[in-house]
Formats: sequence, structure tokens, C-alpha cells
Amino acid sequence: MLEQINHPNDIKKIERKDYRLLAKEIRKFLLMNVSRTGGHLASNLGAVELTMALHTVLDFPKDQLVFDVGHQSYVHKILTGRKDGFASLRQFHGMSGFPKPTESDCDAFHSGHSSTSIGVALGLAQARDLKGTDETIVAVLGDGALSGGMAYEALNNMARLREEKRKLIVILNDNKMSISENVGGMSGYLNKVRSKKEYVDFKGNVEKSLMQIPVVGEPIAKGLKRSKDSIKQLFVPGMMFEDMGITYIGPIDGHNTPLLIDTFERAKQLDEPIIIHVVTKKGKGYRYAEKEPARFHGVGPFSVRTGKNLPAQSSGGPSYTDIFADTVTELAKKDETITAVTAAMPEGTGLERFKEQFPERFFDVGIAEQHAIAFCAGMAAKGLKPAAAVYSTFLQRAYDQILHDAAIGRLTMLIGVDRSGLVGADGETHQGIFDVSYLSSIPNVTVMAPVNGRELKEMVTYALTKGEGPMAVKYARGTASTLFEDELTPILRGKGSILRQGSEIALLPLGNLMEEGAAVCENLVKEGFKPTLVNPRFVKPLDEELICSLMKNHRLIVTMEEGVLNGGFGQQVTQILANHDYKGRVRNIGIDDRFVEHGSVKQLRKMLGIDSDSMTEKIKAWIGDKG
Ligand SMILES: Cc1ncc(C[n+]2csc(CCOP(=O)(O)OP(=O)(O)O)c2C)c(N)n1
Ligand SMILES: CC(=O)[C@@H](O)[C@H](O)COP(=O)(O)O
Ligand SMILES: [Mg+2]
Repeated sequence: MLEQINHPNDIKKIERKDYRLLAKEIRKFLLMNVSRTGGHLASNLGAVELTMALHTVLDFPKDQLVFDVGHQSYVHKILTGRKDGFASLRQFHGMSGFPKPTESDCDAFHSGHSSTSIGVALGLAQARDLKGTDETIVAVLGDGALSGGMAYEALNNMARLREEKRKLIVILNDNKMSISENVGGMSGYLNKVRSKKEYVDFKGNVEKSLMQIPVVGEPIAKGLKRSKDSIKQLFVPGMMFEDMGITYIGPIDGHNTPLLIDTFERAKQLDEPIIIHVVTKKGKGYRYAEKEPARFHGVGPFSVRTGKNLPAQSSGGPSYTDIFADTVTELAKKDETITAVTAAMPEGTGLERFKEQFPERFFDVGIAEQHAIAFCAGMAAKGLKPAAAVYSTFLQRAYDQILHDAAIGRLTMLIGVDRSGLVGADGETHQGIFDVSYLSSIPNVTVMAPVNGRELKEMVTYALTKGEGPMAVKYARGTASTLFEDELTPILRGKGSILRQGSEIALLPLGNLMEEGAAVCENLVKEGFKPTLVNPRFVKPLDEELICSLMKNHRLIVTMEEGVLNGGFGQQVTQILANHDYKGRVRNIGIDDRFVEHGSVKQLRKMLGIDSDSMTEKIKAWIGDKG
């Protein structure tokens, strides 16, 4: 069956009687491929029938499907002629794990961050209607994505389509899961709605539905005939959406392909904004993923037979994430004012261990990074010491909350900027390469960049015992470096440290680029140089005294960062040197003004010229003659 699917719309050739078989084959294909490459499995297993039904009803590339986050778009990719791409899924120069218009004209919009789909789809629909075309536009968002504020901003704005008699379809794929168990009032509301009997109805059939309810149905229907809304209020789920002016249909079984097709076909005919609530099972069809949907949300290569992850390539030491979460949890034992906050990523940030120890001081606010920071500001204003862990890329959303809610009031909180630097396989939407730029611009904010696990521990301890104001500590995805751990000196605000004293050339590798920077130092020693190696430790405030001390005996000062150069660490160091009339050469190595695609961190560093060999060659050219 799946062999017949090689181009967009090929699924229309499949007969209804064969949907189950096709779904089975798609699940097998997902398992065979993702178990080898790693990727987002559970969400895609849960979206098989939903995506098949959408592809049966829509015409690609004319009609447009906007995925929220986009991690659940693998089936869409299979059905639009990209089966072969799965051999290189999320690999360098291979197929992306998210929708990408540059990869296929069947991908309506790129995505990777949550809760954006309705807003984007509304924009596409607005353009369609102003241009007078007639394509069908559909947003697919999960129940987790519906905990993100942007979804409500868009729903609020979408409501006007009813009186304008304009089409937009939103599919709410409700599997009760974000990455972990979904949280919050909306999740509770959906639980209540899900508990109602399956309800597929369109305007005007409410009484008919009521009459079917034995005994109480008829009198209620008669008694309430006067006000349809009252009837709906009592029996029709999704009243919240209806009250907003959005037609709600559901909840319906998200694994019943014929029912989904019929529902979508009818929805396509309506000239109004519609939300169709489908109920699915995350990880459906693979028992290990059904049992542990959080573990199989984003998974490395694993054995299909046992469900066990294949041996990881990492050195096996603790990750920076482990060290951050363990340190916060340890400190919380002695300080009851410490709280922990995550935005729907308790496992990814490691804070699930804080929750186990201090459930009353742990808060998962849903996919709501802006709220997470404002929430921390409120707690800090009352003397608590919140520690929020947010991935660098997702923290971009909370720039104003850090500035407006936390920094102006110099409120004391720790922000663990996890996944800082290149993350690799998740690509452009997830690389944590902007945090130095966006955080450094905010007054009263402290920005720290540890070079190894022990320094991260010391910086977290400094922040939660001595620090003041909003303090960000940035750390990479993966195993913590142990380089220079035995040369650690106490953390003093705004003070860096000199790891190797030399002359001529000064190297300033920031944070997790120290491993590459130290290798450059060794390469240069082999070339007859004796470079000075500096651990900057603080991006904000910079150690101006240390930087100026390099001016005397060094004719080349090189900064290195795994972040964009614009507004980065290097530019700030250069500014200080310029202010003090440094006469030598300053060079900043980092990421030019660009986004960075998916691949391994090693491959991406090489491509960007921030690996040790590339940096060594650059420095040898800049210094010219030997030492
Ligand atoms: C702004 C933002 N925060 C966090 C994430 C990380 N993230 C990716 S998928 C996901 C859960 C999404 O849950 P849901 O929308 O229900 O989709 P499901 O995986 O259940 O199909 C989260 C938190 C993200 N992509 N974007
Ligand atoms: C799709 C998404 O945004 C998350 O699943 C993200 O991919 C998790 O990244 P880590 O694997 O680094 O936790
Ligand atoms: Mg979900």
C-alpha cells in the first residue's frame, strides 16, 4: 500500500477499505526509520490517521496545512513524496525534522516553536481572501500548543471570520500530552470535553442530539428550546470556542479515518472559522511509545524490539542539564525560598527531579515562556528565589518579560538558559545562538557562561546564594565538559580568569566553545606560539580590567563564541579595547548573520568555521609571522 504513495495526493488513490492497512504500514515505516535516525516519534505515531484524512480531503500544494511546532509532520512528509528523505532525517544536508517550504512546496510554512500555527494560518487566510483565491487553509495544533498564549491571541482574532463568512479550519489534536502530561486550565477543560460522548454535529442539530438522550433529553430539549445557547451550554462541548464565535466540532475519534474524512469534507464547505477537536493517542501503535509517550516524544536511535535506546555516543558523564537541575534541587534543601519553574519541559530541563523532592515549590506553567518569567518576577517580588530553566531558543519569546518584568525592578531570579549554542538536529528554529545578543542588551541582567560542569554548579550556587537581579547562566545541550575543572577559582561577579598565561596571542573562548578554544591553544603551541588562554566566565558584566590587561603583551586578541556575532560577546570585548585605544588586532570568531540548519554539532561547527582546526588556521593567518 505505502509503495503506491510517491507523490503528493497519491493517497487519493487508496480505497476506504485500505485505510487501516495504510495506517499500519505508515506506522511501521516510522518505526523502522526513526529507530535508526532518532527523531520525534510518539507525536507522529499519534497523527497518522489525522494526517491521512487531511491529505485525502486537501489538494497539495494548492491547499495549505500549517503544523504547530511541526515535530508531528513526518506523516505529511511521507504522503508528499519524501519517504526517501527519512534515511537522512535531521542529518547534515538531509531532510529536516520540521516543515520547510524550501524542502517542499507542500510545506506551507516553517515551524519549530509552539503555538504559532493559528496566527500564521490566519495570515495565510487573510492573504487568500484579499487576493481572491480559494485554497483551503488548515492549522494543526496539539493540546500542548493550546497552552501557549499566542494560540489565544490568534483564536481571539480568528473569531471575526464568522461575520465575514470566511473559512479557516483549526484541528486541535488532543492527546492529553504536551511533551509530558499536559497541564493547566485548558487541559482540564479538554479533559471534561473529552469525557462527553462522541459528538459530531453542525449548526442546528443540537436538539436532535438532545432528543437522543433517553428520558431526560426530550423534556430538557423542549424546556430549553427557547435558548439554543443554554442547550449548548449544558450539552455541547467546546462552548468556550463557540462563545468566541468559532464553530466547535468534536470531540471525535482521531484514529477513525473515514469519520475524520467526512468531518473535514463537511468543514471545508462552511464559510466560517471552525475548530475540530480530535482525540488521539500519543505513540499509538507502538506499545513502548504508548506506555512512555514522554520518552518517545524526542528519541535517539533505539531498538524497536525492546524499546531501549541504543548506547549513546556521549562520554557518559552528567549533562549540563543534570548539573543545573541537581544543583538547584540541592540548594533548595537548605533554602525554602528557592522555587523551580519550567515551561512544559520538566524532563528536558531536568527539573522533574526538583518536582520529586519539592512538589509544592515546582511549577510547570505549560508552553508559556513569557508567563514563566513574569510568574518568576512575581515570586521574586515577594522574596522568593525562582529558578527557571528554559531552552535558549524558547527563551527568545520572553525577552520583554526579562526586561520589563524582571530587570527594571532588578528582581532576583536565576534563568537556566539550557540548550545554549548549537543544538544540532533540530535546526534553524532551535539553535540557541542568539542568547548573548538578546540578554546582553538588558540592563541589570547578569550573563554567565561556564566552561565545564563544575563551573556551572558554582555559578548556579553563586546566583542562588549571593547574586542579585535577573541572572542568566547559559549551558549547552549534552554532556558537560570536565576541562579545567581542577583549576576552578571562586565565582566573583564580573570576573574572568586566566587559564594559561602567554603573550602575543590572547584567546577568549566563551562557555562551551572552550573545548575548541583549548585545542586551538595547543595547536598554536605546536606552531611555536605561547598564547594566553582566558576563561571570560561573565558576558555581562564583562571583566574590563582583565580585558585591558591583555593589551600590553598581546598583538592579537581573539574572541570565540558559539553564537551570532551581532551583539555578541566578541563585539562587546572589541568595544572595550577600542575605548582603551588598543593598538593590536582584535578578531571575533563566531556565527555570521545567518540561521543554522540541522546537522551534528561537529559538522555545523566545521561549516561555520568555529571548530578548532578552522580557528587555528584563521589565527595563524592573522598573526602572520611566528612567535
Ligand atoms: C515555544 C516553545 N516552547 C517549547 C517547545 C518544546 N516543545 C516541542 S513539542 C512540545 C509539546 C507539544 O505538545 P502538543 O502541542 O500537544 O503536541 P503533541 O506532541 O502532543 O502532538 C513542546 C513543549 C517548543 N517547540 N516551542
Ligand atoms: C520539538 C521540540 O521543540 C522539542 O521536542 C525539542 O526538539 C526538544 O529538544 P531536546 O531534544 O534538546 O530536548
Ligand atoms: Mg499533545
